[in-house]
Amino acid sequence: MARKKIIAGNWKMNMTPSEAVELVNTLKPLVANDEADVVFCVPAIDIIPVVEAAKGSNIQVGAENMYFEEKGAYTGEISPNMLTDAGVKYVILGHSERREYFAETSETVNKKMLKAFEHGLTPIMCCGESLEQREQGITMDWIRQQVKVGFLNVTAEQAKTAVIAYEPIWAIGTGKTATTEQAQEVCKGIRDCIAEIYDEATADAIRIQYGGSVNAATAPELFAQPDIDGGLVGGAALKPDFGKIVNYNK
Ligand SMILES: O=C(CO)COP(=O)(O)O
Repeated sequence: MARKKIIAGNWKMNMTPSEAVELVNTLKPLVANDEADVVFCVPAIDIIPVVEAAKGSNIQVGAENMYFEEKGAYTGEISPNMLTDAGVKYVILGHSERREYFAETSETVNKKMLKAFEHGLTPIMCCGESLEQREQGITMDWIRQQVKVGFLNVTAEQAKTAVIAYEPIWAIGTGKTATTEQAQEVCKGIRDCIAEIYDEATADAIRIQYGGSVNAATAPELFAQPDIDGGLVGGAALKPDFGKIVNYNK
């Protein structure tokens, strides 16, 4: 089955609302590509102006996080309903920065995954090893654990629509991209893990991205790999270069 590529920007904690609108206006003409889903995952406060600014373009909007309860006394959190009502389609869950700085665990990521599906949001679930884990030779054990816990009680039908982002922590924001072989090997390992949990049809349908210092120069080779269905892009998503990444195949 031919999987449609999905190329997403993760803006992280960058761009005020007015800067966000300016960036969308700059990127809008550059990111047109019918062959890929193009997603801008933006800070919560930028969502409404970005949805508005992206109207009439192929840009879909995602959030960078979400809480797993419906509503109530959870000061500072954002609910799934708030996201869908604002026009959000995707939500990044379990980014390594959230796991490291905000104590997210695979268990809380799993709760968020289930909530996201319940509300028709497509999760982009992040996983990835530290440099230490890679050197210890436990990369795949660690990632399989993250995937298995993250997908607990997720049905095959839901899993087919999900996105997994493989982001080696040592490659994030370091300018150190994983080699094409390393990225393909782990993305294939993740697909094999999905086949074990579910079946071949689910493994064949789920989209797996690579993330970690992706730029216009590295994107074409990475995205051409059989198990890499696009990218989750940090720093380079804030620049006109993102247009080149999205049009990696042109
Ligand atoms: O964390 C990332 C995307 O979620 C990757 O960030 P960089 O592309 O800046 O390395």
